[in-house]
Amino acid sequence: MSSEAFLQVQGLAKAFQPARPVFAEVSFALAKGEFVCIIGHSGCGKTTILNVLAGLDAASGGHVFMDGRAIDGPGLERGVVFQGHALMPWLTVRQNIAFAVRSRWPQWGRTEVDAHVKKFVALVGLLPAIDKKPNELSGGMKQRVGIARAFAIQPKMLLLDEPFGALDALTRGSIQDELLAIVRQTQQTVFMITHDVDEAILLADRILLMRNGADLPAGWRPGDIAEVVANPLPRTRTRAGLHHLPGYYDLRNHIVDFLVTRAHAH
Ligand SMILES: Nc1ncnc2c1ncn2[C@@H]1O[C@H](COP(=O)(O)OP(=O)(O)OP(=O)(O)O)[C@@H](O)[C@H]1O
Repeated sequence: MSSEAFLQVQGLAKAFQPARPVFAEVSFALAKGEFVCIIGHSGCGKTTILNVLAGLDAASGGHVFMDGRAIDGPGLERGVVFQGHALMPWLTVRQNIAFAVRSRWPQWGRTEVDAHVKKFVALVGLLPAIDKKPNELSGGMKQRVGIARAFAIQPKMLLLDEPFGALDALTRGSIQDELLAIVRQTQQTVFMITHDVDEAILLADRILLMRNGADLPAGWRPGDIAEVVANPLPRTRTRAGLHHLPGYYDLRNHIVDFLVTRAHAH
């Protein structure tokens, strides 16, 4: 594994039942500024891996290092966005994000916090709604607030667990475009779970294909990363132009074939 890797995951394992680990021997690395998606069927352990990276869950085996230091708990150097937006319902957009910003920079004054909050609310196009509470916002807008909040603490790494899963296709598309623009602009390192093959092809530099654990005649085989696919499409790709690019269908078919024939034991 490269010594330059920003995130190093080595031999990670998780067992809720000792004899049947969900996954084992999971190793991968992310370079700084790299966008990596993980794809696999329900139950293979994607969220568990992300929770370990977030420091919200402990692995049963293996190690995770970020920037050379072992991850052993949650920290503001990692920003997490889940499918549910997890905003505080009694606070406005401005207050929700300010809360995170103040935890990150407790020494900042009110004006400094507010200017910072506004910058990130503007980035996701929500300035007109900055003083609204979550129940006055659509699902897509709430998800944008979650993204703005994660970016506002300027984490060293973003961890996204199907952040657009609950959105309609149109909203999802426009937020994907926004996310891509912000990530390109800020050179963020991102680890993202998705079930959507096109989303992975649009966003990711590399795609980890994860296999489910399986009961084989020889005994239990834990889940693992079966293959790492490098995205050969140019980084300037856009959602609208994706399917016109040479190589797009080969890549898409390869991932879909994996999900259909190899991700589950037969
Ligand atoms: N706290 C827990 N106790 C026992 N089993 C758990 C616990 N959390 C997760 N599991 C099991 O571990 C496996 C992996 O769960 P995980 O949520 O990581 O999968 P996933 O790949 O993210 O699935 P999905 O795509 O459906 O979100 C599942 O079989 C799940 O039932």
